[in-house]
Amino acid sequence: MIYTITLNPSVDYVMELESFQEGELNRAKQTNYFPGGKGINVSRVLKRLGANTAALGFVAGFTGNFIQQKLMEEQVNTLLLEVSGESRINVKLKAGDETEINGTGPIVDESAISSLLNQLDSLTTDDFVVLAGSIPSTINPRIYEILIQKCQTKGAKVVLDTGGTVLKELLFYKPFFIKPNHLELAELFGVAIQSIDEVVYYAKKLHDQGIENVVVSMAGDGAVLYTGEGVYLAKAPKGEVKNSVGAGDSLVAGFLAEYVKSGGASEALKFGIASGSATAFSHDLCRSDEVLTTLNEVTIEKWTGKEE
Ligand SMILES: Nc1ncnc2c1ncn2[C@@H]1O[C@H](COP(=O)(O)OP(=O)(O)OP(=O)(O)O)[C@@H](O)[C@H]1O
Ligand SMILES: O=P(O)(O)OC[C@@]1(O)O[C@H](CO)[C@@H](O)[C@@H]1O
Repeated sequence: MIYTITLNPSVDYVMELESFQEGELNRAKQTNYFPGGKGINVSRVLKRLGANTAALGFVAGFTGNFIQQKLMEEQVNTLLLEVSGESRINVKLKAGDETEINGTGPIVDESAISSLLNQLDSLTTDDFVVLAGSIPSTINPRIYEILIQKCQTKGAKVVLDTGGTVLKELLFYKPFFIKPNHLELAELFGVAIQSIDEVVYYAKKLHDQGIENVVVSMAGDGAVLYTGEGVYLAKAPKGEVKNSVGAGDSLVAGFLAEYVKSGGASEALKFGIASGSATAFSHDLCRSDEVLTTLNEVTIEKWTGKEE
């Protein structure tokens, strides 16, 4: 089973506008609501790809009900815990550029945290746990560390998709799979990264620390995978980008869906890129038919130090 943990799920309110004028009344030409939050997105895509998944985390109030209802309609297993307050609304403005305004979220108390930890009692060595997304300010900032320790005690594999100091501190735990984007990778090492060679150089440093699968995503340029199997560069297909929100989460989901089937990291990367790009090319997260079509357009090569 692939569990996802989203500490601060959201309703993603996507507003499409012809143009956006700051300080003026703007009118949207189209609006949409989606259940959101990084782990929730990973579970939604995993479900669409036919993988076994359950979404864990905290929801609250009418927005929390919306999230639960939408996940139920999509038959995504949920073990979401209810807390008081309201789940956040994250506004995604699409007017040429994409601008995001993410809300705050409800207060999560200690008893809710204990309940989440109790849910992890049943983990086994066959399970994966995806920790993705920001930690709300009301939760102990060491929560990911506590969750990772619990998962690893049970022998479950930890997948971590977060950035900043949180990622830096958690490398010590050698997660099974991490997916920083190239900017997060650069921030991690306090450098500017300008070439694929540099991406590979810093991904190797992470792999050498004991992280089995390091995927560095590079938006329209695809991703690099540094793994025991080798180093791979996957090129993303070209297409009209309709929505890049959740593209990274889709990459994580696609990678895991394929990895649990075949155990091959390079095949998993190819599937991950197809999923990320299929999401970028659609309004909502990718569907499995879109992923399969996109898969034919993903090229993957073993990295030898220069592009062939
Ligand atoms: N413009 C694009 N064209 C094609 N594919 C894209 C594009 N943007 C993203 N993707 C796909 O999605 C994957 C993940 O994108 P990205 O590197 O932007 O992740 P991210 O920064 O975690 O994204 P986000 O936080 O927006 O979900 C890429 O590796 C690629 O497969
Ligand atoms: O505020 P966080 O937890 O960093 O990110 C939350 C979020 O922006 O990430 C997802 C896309 O990756 C969206 O569904 C959601 O709104």
